Amino acid sequence: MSVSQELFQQAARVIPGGVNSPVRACKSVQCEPLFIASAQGSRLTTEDGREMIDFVMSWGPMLLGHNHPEVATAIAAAAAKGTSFGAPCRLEVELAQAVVDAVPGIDMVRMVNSGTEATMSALRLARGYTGRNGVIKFHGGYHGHADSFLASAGSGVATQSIPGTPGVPEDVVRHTHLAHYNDLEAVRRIFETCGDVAAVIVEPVAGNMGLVPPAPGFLEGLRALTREHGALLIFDEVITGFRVSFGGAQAAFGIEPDLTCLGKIIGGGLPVGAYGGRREIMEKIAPSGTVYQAGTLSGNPLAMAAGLATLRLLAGQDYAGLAARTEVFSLELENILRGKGLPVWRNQIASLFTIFFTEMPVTDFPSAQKGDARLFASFYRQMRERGVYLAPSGFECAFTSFVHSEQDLERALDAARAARF
Ligand SMILES: Cc1ncc(COP(=O)(O)O)c(C=O)c1O
Ligand SMILES: N[C@H](C=O)CCC(=O)O
Repeated sequence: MSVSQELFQQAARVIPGGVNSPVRACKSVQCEPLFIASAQGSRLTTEDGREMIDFVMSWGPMLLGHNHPEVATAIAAAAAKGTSFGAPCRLEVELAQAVVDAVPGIDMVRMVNSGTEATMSALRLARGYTGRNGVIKFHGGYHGHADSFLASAGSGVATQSIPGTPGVPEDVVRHTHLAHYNDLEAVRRIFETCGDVAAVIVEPVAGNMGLVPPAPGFLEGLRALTREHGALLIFDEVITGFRVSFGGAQAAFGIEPDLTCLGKIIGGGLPVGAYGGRREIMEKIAPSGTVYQAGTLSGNPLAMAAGLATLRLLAGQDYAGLAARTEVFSLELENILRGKGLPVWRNQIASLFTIFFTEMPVTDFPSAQKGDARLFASFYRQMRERGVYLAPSGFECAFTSFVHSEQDLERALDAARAARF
């Protein structure tokens, strides 16, 4: 038995399902998780001492690679001064300023501890600001695990085909209206039939039904419709923030939302989320306003130091170069799989991509669900056997980073070349 298997058995006795977040369990690809002992750059080392090329990168945060020396030094320097104060500190002001400077739609920002907290708080703020209850979300969109968003959600909810979630009151989800991603008309119809919509929340580039780019005009249409109907537009940039471009998807597409949710990269690998937006809206949050939201560890100095070091390093990076490398790599991967007679559709933006095992264009959740789950599982397992670590679900994206070398990418392509179906 491998060390990972032993640890998983031990974990299953004390942690539900043996994992602290469901997708990690690798259930849908019919294998068990690998336990990771350490990570450096583009590589993970498992508890069994196997080195793997990582295309998950902690689900996005590690755009500079694992254990970047300057980020590690910043965390150590902060830790030497104390790990939590429960009081304001200089680093949180500096990170807030860096976020405000980089993200066009953010005049003010509040730090929290996860992406889930960011989206949950942004929705509460939108409700408090507009005096309405409804929220429009998209099938296959994932915004963390707060009650209002667990309707037709992507990521692990989609992977495990959980239809609705026990524990979420009907009374809560009745305020959640669903439309298909890229379907503006559906959003218009909801606005026409429901006068109570506080906000539309959207991943500006969907990343939790696999990667699905916005169709031309979709984000612009959402911006226009929300304005027309007095609702707020919330961009959930937990994945896309500081990844699709330094200023996020909103800078790349030139659309300013009213509120933006961030996470992952802004914590540099430590637990952080943030939500920000127009000053006039953000000032409604307590203590300047009356919409309550708080956190014992919010603005934690270690997390702020990691995030700040990460953003400072990212500011000088060649995003266009990484996008071009990711395009060439994912295209070659597509060609290799197609050459084996497999049905393949590839979506890619910046350093994000998904290979779907279907020939049909993937533009929304139903088309993503057409992907052949059996083929995906076989692909996943064969890549893993050959040292390539992918997300264990077809409803996730692959992440490249600034430290993936040509050699890493070539080794991953060789693994795909060797796969048999
Ligand atoms: C787009 C998006 N929003 C929100 C979340 C929730 O973030 P967290 O897992 O940090 O709670 C995630 C990831 O899980 C995400 O991908
Ligand atoms: N898709 C999720 C985040 O983006 C995966 C992370 C998780 O749920 O553990």
